[in-house]
Amino acid sequence: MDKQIRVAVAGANGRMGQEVVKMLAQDAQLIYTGNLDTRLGSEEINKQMEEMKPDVLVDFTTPHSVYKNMELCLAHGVRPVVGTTGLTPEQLQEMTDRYKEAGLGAIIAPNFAIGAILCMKFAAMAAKYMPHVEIIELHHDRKLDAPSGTALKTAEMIAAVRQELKQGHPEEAETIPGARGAEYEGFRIHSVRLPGMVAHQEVLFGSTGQTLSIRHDSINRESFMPGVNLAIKAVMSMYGLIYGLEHLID
Ligand SMILES: NC(=O)C1=CN([C@@H]2O[C@H](COP(=O)(O)OP(=O)(O)OC[C@H]3O[C@@H](n4cnc5c(N)ncnc54)[C@H](O)[C@@H]3O)[C@@H](O)[C@H]2O)C=CC1
Ligand SMILES: O=C(O)C1=N[C@H](C(=O)O)C[C@H](O)C1
Repeated sequence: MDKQIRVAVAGANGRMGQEVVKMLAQDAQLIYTGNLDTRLGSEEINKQMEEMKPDVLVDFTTPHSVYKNMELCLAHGVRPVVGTTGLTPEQLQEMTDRYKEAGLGAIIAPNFAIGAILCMKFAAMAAKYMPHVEIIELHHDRKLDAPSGTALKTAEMIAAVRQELKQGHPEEAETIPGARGAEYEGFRIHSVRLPGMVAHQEVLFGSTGQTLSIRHDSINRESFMPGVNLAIKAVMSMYGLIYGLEHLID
């Protein structure tokens, strides 16, 4: 067996955290060291770090906590695997620079499900040929951030290849503000929140006489676990930060 990896989880009692703890228990290479609660005072956090001695911190907390948790990892030389969404582009850039400087591995993945990664890649492929596009992301109604991290990453990948153009009628107007969704680089992102949903995304393209829909559905949170497992193992031999699981599987 490869060297064992000690893994702490921030947010272990949450929806994703509970699934991560189950996944860790099924892999003999991964040792679950406990729930790290970074809302505690710094003395208590240092004590927890001392006791757990994690190699990796898996973070599924809140958009509000994740920046501080990444700083904490830097201070303790712990490699973060971050699923929490909501870091701003400026915070992401800052962390990329700081982890590079520290030579410490780190992974931030807005989505760990392989189908979602493929959805993003296929959408980027299609956008090159069909630049009229809108993203609809649909999630459970306990989600804090909108649009989803996955939709933002998809939009970034589309924008990188898409010919810029103004979509819709030049004189279109919203009779109810927000009806056309959020604008990102000239195209729209729509966020749906409903009980009964987990995590879903549809990328719709339109062209003369034809449409194309690329859709991904996570029907449970187990769908993210092979990606989290892969990231924990990969981060151990990395230097610096990567943003997106696609960089690990290409
Ligand atoms: N990258 C991916 O594949 C996925 C990412 N997510 C993201 O993961 C995050 C968590 O999602 P859920 O598990 O659904 O949320 P949740 O609300 O069920 O769980 C969050 C947990 O974190 C705890 N928490 C909050 N601040 C903390 C801190 N500073 N230290 C330790 N624990 C803290 C809360 O008490 C709660 O138990 C969200 O940002 C969500 O968007 C969710 C699913 C997949
Ligand atoms: O909050 C969620 O549930 C999810 N969050 C991530 C996101 O914002 O994209 C990943 C997945 O969509 C589930």
